[in-house]
Amino acid sequence: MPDATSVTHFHANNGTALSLDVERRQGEFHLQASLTLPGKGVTALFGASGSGKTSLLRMIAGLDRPDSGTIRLGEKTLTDTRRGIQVPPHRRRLGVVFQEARLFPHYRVRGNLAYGLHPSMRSRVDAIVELLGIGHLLQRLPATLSGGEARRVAIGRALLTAPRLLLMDEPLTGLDGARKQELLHYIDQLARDIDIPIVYVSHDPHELTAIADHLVLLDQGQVRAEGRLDVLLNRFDLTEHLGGFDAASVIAARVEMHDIHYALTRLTLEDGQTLSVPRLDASPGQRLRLRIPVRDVALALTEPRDISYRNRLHAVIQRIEPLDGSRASVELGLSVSGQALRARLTRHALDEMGLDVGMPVVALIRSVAFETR
Ligand SMILES: Nc1ncnc2c1ncn2[C@@H]1O[C@H](COP(=O)(O)OP(=O)(O)OP(=O)(O)O)[C@@H](O)[C@H]1O
Repeated sequence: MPDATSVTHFHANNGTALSLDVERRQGEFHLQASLTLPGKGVTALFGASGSGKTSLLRMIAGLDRPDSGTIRLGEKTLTDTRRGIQVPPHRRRLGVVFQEARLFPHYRVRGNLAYGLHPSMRSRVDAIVELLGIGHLLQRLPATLSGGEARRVAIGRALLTAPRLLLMDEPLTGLDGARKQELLHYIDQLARDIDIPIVYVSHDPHELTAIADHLVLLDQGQVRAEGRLDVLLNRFDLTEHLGGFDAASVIAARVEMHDIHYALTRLTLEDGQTLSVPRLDASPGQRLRLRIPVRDVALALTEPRDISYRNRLHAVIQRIEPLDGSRASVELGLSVSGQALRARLTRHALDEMGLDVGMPVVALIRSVAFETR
């Protein structure tokens, strides 16, 4: 029986980038997008409700046709309106997972997984079942599954068709907090263990920081920005679109050790600085992604002694800009261990502390959320 790690080796997809240049009108709505998405990792299509995420996904999947344009996956042309090419959805070699699982109700989980099973994936079934944690569900009918379980089965079914790209349209919608977190964990694991790029539609900034490597920000049918997640999260002009008040930075760290006495886990950054967080279920050496809300970062000029914030990071101020729409606050871009961290202060505090670009400061961090990656 293959183990879960063997999943890593299937279906090498290196360099299979999706490129598209499409235009489509839907009533009053006009979508225009020109993009090349990376051939690996998770790309989030992100934007407010009605920005065109699902419309774009449907065109990639071949469920809708652009008024004009092209869509290519690697060397293969999926759509070319000028040449009259429109490969039908089932011949695109794409796996699609919708908001609802859409399993076949009369087939057991095993039957659902077998449906569309690609011969090249036969030897991989066990590994994918294990990766998604659905082994104990194989004899069950879809009606008896929880929402999260059903979606894991739907993801498994999509993967077993040997897709060259996996499309997910808000797969966490309607799940409660714990199940959302659980499914997010499985998807994250999947993204690391398989070599199939994922395009992930979401309007939730938390999902985005948890899972995406690359981001396409849609705004009223247009691509407002596109690039690496950490780079875009650090763009102040996009704050309004990327969480607003809930905007956050993402920082990479590694688990160093667990402190059993205080039930804490110690994490290290690249330059040796450390952070302590409530005990995590992660092994020493494991890499994590930390989500640090902008409003939870305070600054001091020196290490304060009489304050309860345990997490202090030495940083250097890289830029200071007014916060859009606020006369009272400013945004600061800091460099911490070669990574970007944002903070938000009142102008009053900025002036009183005499903060300026190039100055070293201590960033005091009130709360940190963790994503295992
Ligand atoms: N068949 C249609 N006819 C007319 N307008 C449509 C049609 N389908 C979608 N629209 C409009 O296109 C716009 C984009 O819709 P789309 O579903 O792509 O947005 P979205 O970003 O996925 O939103 P959400 O996050 O709410 O799912 C919306 O204004 C929607 O009302």
